Amino acid sequence: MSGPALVIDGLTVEFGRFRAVDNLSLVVDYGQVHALIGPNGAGKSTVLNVIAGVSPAKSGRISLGDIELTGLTEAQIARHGVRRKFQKPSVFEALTVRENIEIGLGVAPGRAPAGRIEEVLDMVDLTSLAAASAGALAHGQKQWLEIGMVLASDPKILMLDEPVAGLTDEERARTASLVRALRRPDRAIIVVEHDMGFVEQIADKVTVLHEGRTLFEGPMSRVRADPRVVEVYLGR
Ligand SMILES: Nc1ncnc2c1ncn2[C@@H]1O[C@H](COP(=O)(O)OP(=O)(O)OP(=O)(O)O)[C@@H](O)[C@H]1O
Repeated sequence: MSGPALVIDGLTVEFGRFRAVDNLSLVVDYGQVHALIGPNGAGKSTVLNVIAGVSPAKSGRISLGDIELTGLTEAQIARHGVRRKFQKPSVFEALTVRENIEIGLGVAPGRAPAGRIEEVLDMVDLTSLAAASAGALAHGQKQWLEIGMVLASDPKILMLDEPVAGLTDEERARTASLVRALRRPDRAIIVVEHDMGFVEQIADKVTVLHEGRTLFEGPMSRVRADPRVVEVYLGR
């Protein structure tokens, strides 16, 4: 599969009289890591919230292939394979790493398809910690576990909100290779992140948002050279 995964067309989101997203159109392609960047308040998290069905759109459409997501509930959108990892890890600390992945799979205990939990543990490099309590993990390991929980359901659209906030340099580097390794022709990955070094390592395409609109779109090398982006975001 290649080509458009998620198509956002003329999306407007308002909170009271404040317009957080303003007639935004954006296409996220399969097989790519697409980063959303921009200053605080640009509307990045709001876009993720609307895709996930958490916030309503005032107008516009979001579609996944021929499925229109706007108007569906959060649970329906998740069942269509659109999954999100929040910024703060929310793993079940009293359970083991393995049990957390099992929860991510959405099956009753002991009902996971043979080998699937091991496969996911391997993807997020937590095989050696499978029996450890999730509460005992380092912050970075909790982030990877939560990525694993989201990954377990084999999402078509994987959204990561600030996946390296609060991580060490080494953890950031490992997260970058993890995210790169998650690219597949039948999956699109959307990442919201302020760490530009990280974005440079992972993103195939970058959209810069400013005041709810697209300021620039292209590869990171061109984004860095754009005077408007430097003025409103990178140069500050
Ligand atoms: N539930 C809400 N009610 C009112 N205003 C909101 C709500 N959610 C977001 N906003 C406002 O919408 C604007 C966009 O917020 P959003 O969180 O999407 O920005 P962001 O680009 O993700 O910023 P950051 O990088 O700081 O996370 C901000 O001005 C914010 O205060």
